[in-house]
Amino acid sequence: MTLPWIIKYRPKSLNDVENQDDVKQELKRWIESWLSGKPENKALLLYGPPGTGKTTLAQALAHDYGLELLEMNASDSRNLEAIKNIAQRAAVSGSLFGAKGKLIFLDEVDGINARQDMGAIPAIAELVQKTKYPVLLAANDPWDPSLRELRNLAKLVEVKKLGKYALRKILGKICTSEKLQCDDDALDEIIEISDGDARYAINLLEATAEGFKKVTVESVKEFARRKESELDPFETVRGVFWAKYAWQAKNAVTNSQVDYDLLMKWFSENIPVQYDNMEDVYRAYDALARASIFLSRAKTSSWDMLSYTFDMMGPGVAMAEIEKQNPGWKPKWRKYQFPQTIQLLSKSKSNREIRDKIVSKIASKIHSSEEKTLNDVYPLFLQFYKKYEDKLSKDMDLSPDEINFLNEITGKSQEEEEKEETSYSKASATSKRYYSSGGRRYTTRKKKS
Ligand SMILES: Nc1ncnc2c1ncn2[C@@H]1O[C@H](COP(=O)(O)OP(=O)(O)OP(=O)(O)O)[C@@H](O)[C@H]1O
Repeated sequence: MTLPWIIKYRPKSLNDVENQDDVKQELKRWIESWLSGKPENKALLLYGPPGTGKTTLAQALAHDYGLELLEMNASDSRNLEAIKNIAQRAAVSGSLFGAKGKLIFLDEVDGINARQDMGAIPAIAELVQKTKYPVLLAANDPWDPSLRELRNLAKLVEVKKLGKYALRKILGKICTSEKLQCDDDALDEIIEISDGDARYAINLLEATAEGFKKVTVESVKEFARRKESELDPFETVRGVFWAKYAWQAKNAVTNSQVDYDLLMKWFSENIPVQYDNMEDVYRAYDALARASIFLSRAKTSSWDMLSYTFDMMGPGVAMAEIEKQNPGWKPKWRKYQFPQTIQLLSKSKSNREIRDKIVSKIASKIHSSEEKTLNDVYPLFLQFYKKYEDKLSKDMDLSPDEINFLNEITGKSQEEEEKEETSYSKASATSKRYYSSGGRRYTTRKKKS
């Protein structure tokens, strides 16, 4: 099995953890105070930006002192019972599975939804007060108001962003072990983009090495740019409207990671924004209507039809502008709009409440404010949702109402979904899987080829 590089190259011992010398010293002093029988503090709260080594430090500490690590993600509500259980048993020395020393590590304590997971913070607070084992907590944002009690109980230890030199060493070692040809300025570029986050840097290096074989500054830039733009409907729409040749328009839609139904809505909204001439508008809508027919045929009978959908949605819409045939044609800059149907749905009160619940779930997962999540992350989440509907519904623990709402705004009505289910299962049993979880049904759609 090939391991992702962030796991494969995760330091085993504190000696191999780059930077973070102060934190390492603090951790060693603290654990030695426990081993001497006079713990300085019951718990430490490691805090700092993502990918700076908090989990790595906890694992390396346990490794170096021969402790068994009891690691749990505190923000996952499924762990609530287990946390309560540990809180009770950790009060009694030796009661946690045998005699070997233990280190309890609770990650993402700032991701706990205080309203939804009532009892989680008090359970951790109780654990910290009564424990006979060292407790290490980790968070990105220790100033989250719900953590006030834990802040008073645990000693705060800051884990800073990784410096350029440290990131350089981490990436350099990987290049050597993987026998990769990595240009110096390519590594500088990765370090610049990663902004002190080792996880991001390693993932970007791995993805670029996979996609381009040789890691050059161009390939890094290209990979980072491609990833961003493939997820952005504005980019796809612009790519089509600004295409001078049919192949450019086709590339824009085939490379897009935005779901087809949703893309259809984006074009539908923006055709009259881009085209001034009514005849161009008419031709573009005609092409879009054909794309829609091919798409429903693709879903019901054969996915080969998808290629015609792309022809109509890409070149069909792009070439509707007759002026493009003039040699002096230049693309016109327009401010594209978010599809009205999505906006209208979000306007009604009950829908807004559901949307807010979803936003709050996302926010707690990514440790961000709800306002920032709504503005910056939620639009992207909608793109991902149709592609990874089953996984996201499960991971985010979405309710049936929330799933229905998302299906509606990402282009699927309940009726459509049911109709599709029948035809999907008739057309191809392998293109779709069903499975149930807690009375909920998730589906996986066939991916575009
Ligand atoms: N200081 C470091 N030295 C060497 N490698 C590191 C260091 N920090 C992080 N890494 C690498 O980055 C990966 C991700 O780090 P880790 O999971 O420890 O970050 P984290 O701070 O716990 O992130 P989050 O806050 O998102 O949970 C590790 O698996 C490891 O490969």
